[in-house]
Order: sequence, then C-alpha cells, then structure tokens
Amino acid sequence: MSNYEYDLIVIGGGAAGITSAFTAQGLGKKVAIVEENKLGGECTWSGCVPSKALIKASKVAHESQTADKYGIKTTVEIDDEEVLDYVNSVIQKVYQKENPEVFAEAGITVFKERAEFVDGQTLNVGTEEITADKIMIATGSKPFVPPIPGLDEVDYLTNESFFELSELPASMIVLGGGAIGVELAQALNRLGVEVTIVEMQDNILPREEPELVNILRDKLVAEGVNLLTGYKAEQVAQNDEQLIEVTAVDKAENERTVSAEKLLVAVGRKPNTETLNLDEIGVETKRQGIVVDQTLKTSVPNIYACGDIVGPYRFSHVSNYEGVTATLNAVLPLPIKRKVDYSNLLWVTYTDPELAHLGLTEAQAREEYGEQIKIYEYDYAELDRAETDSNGEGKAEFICDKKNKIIGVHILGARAGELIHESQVLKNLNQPLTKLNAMIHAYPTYSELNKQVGKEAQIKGLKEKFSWVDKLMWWRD
Ligand SMILES: Cc1cc2nc3c(=O)[nH]c(=O)nc-3n(C[C@H](O)[C@H](O)[C@H](O)COP(=O)(O)OP(=O)(O)OC[C@H]3O[C@@H](n4cnc5c(N)ncnc54)[C@H](O)[C@@H]3O)c2cc1C
Ligand SMILES: NC(=O)c1ccc[n+]([C@@H]2O[C@H](COP(=O)([O-])OP(=O)(O)OC[C@H]3O[C@@H](n4cnc5c(N)ncnc54)[C@H](O)[C@@H]3O)[C@@H](O)[C@H]2O)c1
Repeated sequence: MSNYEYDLIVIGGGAAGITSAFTAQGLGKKVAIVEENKLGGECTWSGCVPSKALIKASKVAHESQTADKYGIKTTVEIDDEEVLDYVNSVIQKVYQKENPEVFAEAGITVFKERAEFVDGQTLNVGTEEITADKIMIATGSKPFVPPIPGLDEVDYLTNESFFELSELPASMIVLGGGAIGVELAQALNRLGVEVTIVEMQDNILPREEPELVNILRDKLVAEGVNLLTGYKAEQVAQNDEQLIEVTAVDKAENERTVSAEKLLVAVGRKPNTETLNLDEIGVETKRQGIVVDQTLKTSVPNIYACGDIVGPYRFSHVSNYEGVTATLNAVLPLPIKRKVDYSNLLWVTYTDPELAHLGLTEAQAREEYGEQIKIYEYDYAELDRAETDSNGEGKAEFICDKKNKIIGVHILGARAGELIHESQVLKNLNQPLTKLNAMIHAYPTYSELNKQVGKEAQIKGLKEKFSWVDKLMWWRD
C-alpha cells in the first residue's frame, strides 16, 4: 500500500492526460487529474475538433458551389454565424464524452485547478496539496507568438481565440503556412473570407513532400487563397481604416505589405512548462519541452511526461500513444519498460484534398538510403472511382528500399488519410509493397490505388529479374 493519496496524478486534461488517466484507472490504480481550464484540452476546444468541423462545413459549401459539374444547380448562401454554431455544437458533443461526470463515473478525481510542484511527490492545487507515487505531466503546448514589432499592439488571433469568434471577418491574414495555417486558410476562403497566407519558407507545408505540396498549392491559389511565400513577417501595424497590416521581407530584402480585418498567428508552438515550478524539483526542460528518455521518464524518476509537452510530434494520436506508453511505464512494476517508437508514425493534413504523410520524404530517404531507393507514383486520375466522383486531383508517391520495403508514403488526394493506413500496416509488419498486389481490393474504391502501386512494384521486380536471367542466358551461349 502506497503512502501517497494517489497512485498517479495527471497534470493536464487534454488528449495525452485523458488517455493517461483512463489507462491507469483501467489498471485499477487510484488516479486524479488536474486541469486548470476545460477537460478535453486543445484537441476538443481549439484544435482538431473545431478545425475539422469548420473544414467539413467549408467543404459542403465548396461542393455545393461546384455541383454544376454533376448537373446539379444550387444557390449557396453561407451564414457564417450558423457555421460557427455548428462548429461549437460539435465541440459540445465531443466534450460530453470527456466532461467531469465521465471521470467521476470512472472513479477518477478531477481537480479544476492549476497544478504546481511542491516536491517530486506533491502538487499544490488551489488551496490544497495532493500527493502521488507517480506524476504524469501532460500540460501540452500553446501558440508561439513571435516578437514581431507591433504585433502586441493589434488584436491578433491564435487558434485559442479563433474558435471563439461569433462571426467571420471579411478578410484574414494567416501568418504561417504550416498545418494550422493551411487547413484554416482553405476553409476560411471557401466560406467567403479573403485569405492571405504569409509564410517565410519558399513553400507552404515545408515538412511535406514538395511535389505534392506544389499540386496542393496550385489548387489553393486556383480557389482564391493569396499566398505570400518566402516572406518573413517583420512588422505589424493597424492602419487608419482599422485594417491590420503585415509587412514581410524576402531574402533579397524585398518588402511586401498585406492588410486584412483580422490576423491569425500560426507560426508554431511553445510548451506549457512555465507554471509548474519544474526547475525547483529538478525536471529538466529544453526549448521544445520536457526532456524525457525513450520510456518517457523525465529526469526525476517518478515523474513521466507525454503529449505536446514532450514533442517533437505534436498530434493527438501521438498524445494518445505516448499517454498509454508513459502510463504503463509509470504505474506497472515491471523491470523492462516500453520504449517509444515513431518509425511508423503518420499524420494527415486535412486540406481538400487531404495530404497524408508516412515515414521519410524522398529527399530524406535519398540522404539515408542513397540512390538505391525505389519510387512508385500513381495519379488519382487513373482510378475509376476518382472518375465517377470527378475527383481526379492528386497523386501518391511510395518510397521503398531495394527489397520494396516501405520507407515513406505520401498521398495527396481524396481519402488520403484513410488510404495511407494500409501502408502503415505493411511497414509495421516489415512486409514488401508487392504484398498489396496479392490482395483483392474492392472495385471501385480509392484503395485500389494501393493495389495498383503494389502491382507496379511486382511487375518492375519481375522485369528486373527477367533481364538478369536474359543476361545470364546470353553469357552461357
Ligand atoms: C488548430 C489545430 C488543429 C489541430 N488538428 C489536429 C489534427 O487534426 N490531428 C491531430 O492529431 N492533431 C491536431 N492538432 C494537434 C493536437 O491538438 C495536439 O497535439 C493535442 O491536442 C495535444 O494534446 P496534449 O494533451 O498534449 O495537450 P493539450 O490538449 O494542450 O492539453 C494540456 C492541458 O493541460 C492544461 N494545463 C497546462 N498547464 C497546467 C497546469 N499547470 N495545471 C493544470 N492544467 C494545466 C491545459 O489547460 C490543457 O488543457 C491540432 C492543433 C491545432 C492548434
Ligand atoms: N492535421 C493535423 O494533424 C494538424 C493540424 C493543425 C496543427 N497540427 C499540429 O499543430 C502544430 C502547430 O502547427 P503550426 O501550423 O502552428 O506550426 P508549424 O510549425 O507546422 O508551421 C508554422 C509555419 O510558420 C512559419 N513561420 C514561422 N515564423 C514566421 C514568420 N515570422 N513569418 C512567416 N512565416 C513564419 C514556419 O516557416 C512554418 O512553416 C503542428 O506541428 C502540428 O503537429 C496538426
């Protein structure tokens, strides 16, 4: 029997913290969770859930406006207040699955307070102190707001305030062409907002496969999104017409100024380490967040961490994965601990079409594996299902080693976020891409893309083999 009130206290009630608390509770542990704001965290209130609901509404608007190609005539009126009401209703539905009553029913104690370490085993929560054998830090991240002159003097938005808007502005500058910036820019543009993305790298989504990003970029531009890439924001001001002006500069010192009613800052994240008193108890931190080993243990042996606070992969599915791994390591008295393994990690950028990413990009693969890599490409336009749906935009790129084992997969196109999981299974099982050819895929589905690429790999392999046999025969003659 432990000397502490709880077996585990989790700090932070977002995706990582919730997973951790329920994992420990499922193992019969006495658990408390401390959340200073609302249970659900960023994913539910200002991240995945509201952004995907907004994206869905914007897609319905776009498809209605472009339904003519199917012979369907529509007149579309966008009521932005009702769209935002819809987004909020979705948040509320998700929150119903993770509100304090759900925790109480499971026997998990909830403290709606800010937690601060007193020592390695004790936390200050509001007016009381609580103790635990193990402590999980899952305090997430917040938007990084760069020190751009003038920014603090204007009423800028971040993802935290964006979803509190009750109406959409006529125009918006989106600072940052990463996942947040690009997803929201397309959605806003489709809902009638004049959008300009300012991105300091030469292209949007700099972590993604460049060829596919170029296709997506052209689509965004064709839809009416203004792109200012290769320009770093250096000055923000409010002009006489109450518009926010962003002045940005490229590498050659050329200056461009864009203006809009609102400015959304989406230039990266900052870990929530400040309020915890970590220095005092010896938990090591770095710029990216809390320093952990491969078992997600911090520099203090009974304290673990998971989710955005750990980085570098800031996704809800990574938070869930780390939440389970860290909790099992923290609460189970096993001599061998689980190590995190991100080698089969994938993520999806929910633009339309979606952009899905598994493993290495082509450039990264060449750097790691040299010129022996094999590349298989497939255009969506070749799929019958894409034809029936008038959905032929997009392309897939599969990167394999010389034995056709998957190194990376990048898919831009309809349902890319679903299609890519087939490759993840193969990669995880260390099976070659050719296996996909042996599986009967339903016709007509987008998943046939996977089979077609498997077939291409198999045929290419056979041809390579036969040419070798041909050469051998010639030598023997
Ligand atoms: C616009 C947007 C869209 C996104 N879309 C996706 C997506 O589609 N798919 C995806 O996988 N990921 C997406 N993400 C990323 C995803 O939201 C995060 O990776 C995930 O929510 C991180 O979960 P977390 O539990 O680590 O942190 P959080 O959800 O931030 O939870 C941390 C919690 O800790 C609390 N806290 C902090 N300090 C204290 C303290 N001292 N005491 C008590 N409580 C404290 C905070 O209030 C917060 O609720 C998106 C992010 C954004 C911003
Ligand atoms: N679909 C998803 O899974 C999803 C969606 C949204 C967010 N997220 C998560 O949230 C995290 C944060 O997203 P984010 O978009 O804020 O960060 P990000 O790091 O992905 O992108 C920020 C972008 O801002 C640019 N930038 C930085 N400073 C600038 C400046 N002064 N001027 C112009 N451009 C500048 C950077 O070059 C970068 O491309 C991501 O890492 C991602 O993990 C995931």
